[in-house]
Amino acid sequence: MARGPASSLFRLYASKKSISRFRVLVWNQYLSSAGSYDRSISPSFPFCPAFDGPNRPFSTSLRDLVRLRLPPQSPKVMGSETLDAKPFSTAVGDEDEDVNDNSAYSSTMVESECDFDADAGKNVEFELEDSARNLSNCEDRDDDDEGLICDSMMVESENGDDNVSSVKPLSFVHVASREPAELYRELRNAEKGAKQRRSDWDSLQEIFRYFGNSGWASDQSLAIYIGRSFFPTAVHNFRNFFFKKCSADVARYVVSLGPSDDAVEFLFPVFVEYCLEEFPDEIKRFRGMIESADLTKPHTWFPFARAMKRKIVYHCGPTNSGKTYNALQSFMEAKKGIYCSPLRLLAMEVFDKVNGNGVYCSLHTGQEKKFVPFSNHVACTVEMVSTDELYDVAVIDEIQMMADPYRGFAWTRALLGLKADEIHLCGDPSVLDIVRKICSETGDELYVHHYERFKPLVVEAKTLLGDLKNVRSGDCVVAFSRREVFEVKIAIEKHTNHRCCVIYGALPPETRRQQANLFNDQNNEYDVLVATDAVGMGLNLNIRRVVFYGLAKYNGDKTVAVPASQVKQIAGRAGRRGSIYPDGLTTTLNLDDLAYLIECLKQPFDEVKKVGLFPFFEQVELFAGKMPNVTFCQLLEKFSENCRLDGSYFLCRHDHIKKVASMLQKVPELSLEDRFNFCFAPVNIRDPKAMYHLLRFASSYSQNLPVNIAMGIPKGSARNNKELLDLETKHQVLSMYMWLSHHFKEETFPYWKKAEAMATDIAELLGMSLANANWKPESRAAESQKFQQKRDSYDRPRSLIKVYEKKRQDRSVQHELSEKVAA
Ligand SMILES: Nc1ncnc2c1ncn2[C@@H]1O[C@H](COP(=O)(O)OP(=O)(O)OP(=O)(O)O)[C@@H](O)[C@H]1O
Repeated sequence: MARGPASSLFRLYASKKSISRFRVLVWNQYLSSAGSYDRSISPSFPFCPAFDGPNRPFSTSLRDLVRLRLPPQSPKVMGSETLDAKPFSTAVGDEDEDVNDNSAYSSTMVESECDFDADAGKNVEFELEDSARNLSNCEDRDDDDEGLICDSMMVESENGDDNVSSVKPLSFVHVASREPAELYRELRNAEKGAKQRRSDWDSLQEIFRYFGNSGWASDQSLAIYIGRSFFPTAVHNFRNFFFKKCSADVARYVVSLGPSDDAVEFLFPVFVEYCLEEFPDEIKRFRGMIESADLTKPHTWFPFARAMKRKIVYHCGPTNSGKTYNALQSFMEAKKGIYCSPLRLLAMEVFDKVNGNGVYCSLHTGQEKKFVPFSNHVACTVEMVSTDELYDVAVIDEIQMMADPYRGFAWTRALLGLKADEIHLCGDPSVLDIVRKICSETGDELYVHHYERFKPLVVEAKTLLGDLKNVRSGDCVVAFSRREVFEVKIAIEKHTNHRCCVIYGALPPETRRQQANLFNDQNNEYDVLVATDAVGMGLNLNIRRVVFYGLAKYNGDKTVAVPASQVKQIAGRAGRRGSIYPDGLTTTLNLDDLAYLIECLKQPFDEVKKVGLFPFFEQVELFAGKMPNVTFCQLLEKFSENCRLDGSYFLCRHDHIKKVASMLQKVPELSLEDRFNFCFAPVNIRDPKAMYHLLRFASSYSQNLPVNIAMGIPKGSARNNKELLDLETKHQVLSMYMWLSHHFKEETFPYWKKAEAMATDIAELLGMSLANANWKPESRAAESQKFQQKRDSYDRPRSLIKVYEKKRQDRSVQHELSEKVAA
């Protein structure tokens, strides 16, 4: 992968042998190519997440001569009229720069350009204030830091008149034009620093404080492996060193710059020299840590896949356009194939469908391994993909999920690592460009097939006019919370003759399928589906019309408008080729939401700039070797702080993993690998019961005891919301047990068969419970209270559009007013 100039800077800085000038040259090169700091560059240079400091380099090339002037406003240092300030570095590449642009300084600069000698600056005379200065009494100062400095540094009093020989005008090589390495050597070799006036001393204090707070300096320091946590200590020591050793001319120059970005830029290269010499161990340690957290060039992690010339076929289009159908044709025709699904449910669907077509196919998900004898095909969830096996054809469904903040890494891994001659990607166009980029890195051939919906999706402008009585047979009403799903179901069943099936995320795949089948079957009374966004993927449904109950959802923090891509995906479920409703319709419950729905459907797919990555266990293990004595949770935090990524990748969010990791701190006996695996177990971190069971499983495991399920199953279906929730939790715990049994040695989780049977029973009970569910989810007092609190802050926006329009109107009124005022 092409890396920006910043990363070459990184490499150069990494070597202590590189001489300062060379480094400065590279830096200048980087800047001249960038023009100025470009925030968009920073992602490719992970150590510089944002250049929020000075917008100049620390090194001055010829183009920067202008900036090396002594500030004319400075009363303390007055430069001679023909100030030939020279940079301390010469960037040959900058010779073409048009320095005459700056009229105020053009004449001096033209001259300095002609006379420029890289190795020596010109003498510059400065007039210094002529009053004699006295040493101040250090004991006057009550500040601790200052006291520390007073030990090593002479302070002149502003108005004192004795103790100090009067300072004579100095004639010196201009400080700004000196090589940082040379300047540093001079400071280091000085026996002691010059006496300073109190005001200068105060200014220097301020300047170093400014330096220590500079995000820019802290970011740049990472390039020499001075970590963010060590940076303040390094600055503190550097400051003490500077005060101890600094000569009068250097101090004056720094003071003349004041607490400013200019001062930071000037001091930074000297600071670099100081750090390289003073902190070799710290640098080595941090460097080792950084190198072990290197997630750059992920395509090189799969050398076998790289040795192949793979053909990538991108089936690109909206929902219900035949992408998966076509990819599956190639899959079934292959001698050996793998289908990678985003959901267990979809893997099961494909497993059934492919076997139904007479092609033996096994099923492999986190929770189950169904091996079909003689099968050369496998349908799996994307996390379970094997990058060791060789395949003729692989299908990766919903490829746009590469950009998913939590799970994206699984798709990225599958795309980069699959050893298949032909890989079919199915998805919307949002990741097409980034896939193209990845293919250019991997050397794979990319073919793109574009698709259109079989039948266009039609928006019904009438809406349901806010009344659920207008629901019709074949409708799928989409709400964005489990509570709303039940509210809608109860309302429809109470006020109409329709019966509702329900689908939401917490239901096991088996139950979702059972509900989908109930809905698809035309020979029963269940003709309406009420679902959350879980309906967007993986189910073959006969939906005539998708009705949005609302278009806002609570994201755990606040209520937000449902993103356009999600609205499109869900609305696209309406109408399906081969079903009884081939034409798709969509609308909203309330007229107010209609405009937002139309706006979403019209919006093109956003182009994804980055896709997810997450380290393998081996990478985390390597990193752990550099970070002894930290908890696993801290280890993950440190890893995400320090990992390096190329510009096309982001580190997937792992808050849920950290939450599990911090709970598992209670089980100290777990090895790092076991801990890592336990953290990936599918658990709802907001469900304390499920978390409790995970902790119990982990502690039994750590004691080498066979892990018990230790859970009973209710005899009948749920009679209220509490019992329904209990069934859902129980199924999740069993599913977790099954997952663990497939990820750890089988003998440690010996009851997986029992767990499987129990899970099947519970899924059935859940199906029966849902068929009869006519209770309000609010029946549980505590739950109702919780929801009430949420409700206060969570008012389902009846009209997002109205809100927008009102804002727009307000703005235009304001605009008119301001125009009137201006007139
Ligand atoms: N050539 C075809 N012949 C018969 N049926 C087809 C054909 N292409 C697609 N279908 C049917 O159309 C429906 C939608 O196709 P498919 O699932 O491949 O669409 P998709 O673009 O992958 O949509 P989604 O992303 O929603 O899965 C399926 O039921 C599929 O069986």
